[in-house]
Amino acid sequence: MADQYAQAREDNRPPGIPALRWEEPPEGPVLVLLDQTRLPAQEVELVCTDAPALVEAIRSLAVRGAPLLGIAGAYGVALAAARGFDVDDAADALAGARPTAVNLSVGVHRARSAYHTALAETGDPLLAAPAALAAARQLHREDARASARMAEHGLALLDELLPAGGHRILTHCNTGALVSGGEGTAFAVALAAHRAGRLRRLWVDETRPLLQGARLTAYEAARNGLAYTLLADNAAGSLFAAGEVDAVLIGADRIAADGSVANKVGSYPLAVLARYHHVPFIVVAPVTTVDERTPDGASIEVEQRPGHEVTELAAPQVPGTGAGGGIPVAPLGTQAYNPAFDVTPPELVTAIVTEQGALSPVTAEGLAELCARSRRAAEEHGRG
Ligand SMILES: CSC[C@H]1O[C@H](OP(=O)(O)O)[C@H](O)[C@@H]1O
Repeated sequence: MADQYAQAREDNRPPGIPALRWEEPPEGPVLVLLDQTRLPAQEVELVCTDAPALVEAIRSLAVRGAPLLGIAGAYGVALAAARGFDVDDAADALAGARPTAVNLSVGVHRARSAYHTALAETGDPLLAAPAALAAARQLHREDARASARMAEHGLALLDELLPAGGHRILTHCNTGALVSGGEGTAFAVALAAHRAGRLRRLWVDETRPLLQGARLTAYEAARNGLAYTLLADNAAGSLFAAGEVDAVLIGADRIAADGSVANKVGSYPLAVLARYHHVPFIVVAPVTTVDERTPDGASIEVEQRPGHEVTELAAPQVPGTGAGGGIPVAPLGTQAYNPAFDVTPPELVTAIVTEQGALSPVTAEGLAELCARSRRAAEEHGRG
């Protein structure tokens, strides 16, 4: 397989790669996804023509990451509407594809509501279909703008909290352009620091078991020319102990009303390490990730994923012999505990950075005000 970094450099392609795009070929509209399960070795596109195909892509993490799941879910509703499928069946299937990232159901709801409003006005499903697409496109644009604002607010916070000079940032999982309509959440802050000449090192947790850090964050860091170093998740503690981490930057999949943060499994131990070593633990997420209807961390449904993701290594180029198609690393029949996320309590979170600014300390009252501010801004821009 050609080295896609070398190819990208030869092609002088921009570092950002579209994680998804809507296209309207003669045979009908499609949603084109960059299959993230094949990265970094292969840049393969998936063409979805209906909601079931997109549901499978979401479940397999071919498309992933909270903000992008919301955008994909909205486009999935638009795809069903445009192709004359049952919109409510499609919306229900998409919203239920993965339970933890609240953005998915938010995005699906946005497009479904727009469709039904237009259907009530027109009485014709095909005349109502463009409204769902318009809602998906607006969410896509809003997320790109939110990503840029989070990068600004996040870098300003790092500069406020940390000594002048280069910042050494540790990040977990993947939070770049592959999870966003723009350049991402936490990774977008690291990218902004890099462009400002203030990123001394990006420590990249490999993020077992699906290796989003090794496969995706390293891929995005390489394409953007960041100074990055990959590490096994269990090596993070020794970096803190050596004083090599100035701040932790992570994303979020759902933030409860009390400020509890659900994020990729392995985030909570980093929060404990950061507190013990007096290192800022910063969550970067758009306001769409805050779920005021979920009161606290115990109320967040944490997705439990198949055991084979732990007992086997998945390498698409090397088909394995395991039941999950991977290369077994544990005895056949080994049971595995595989929660996709964990929950960090608000008292361990130094700040939550959103497009509306940084919230610190993290309190229920502060979050409520942040959400109210976001609603007011949306109303002022004509999206109530
Ligand atoms: C900022 S959204 C990215 C978020 O989503 C990841 O989960 P997954 O790879 O399972 O979609 C992880 O929690 C990231 O922080």
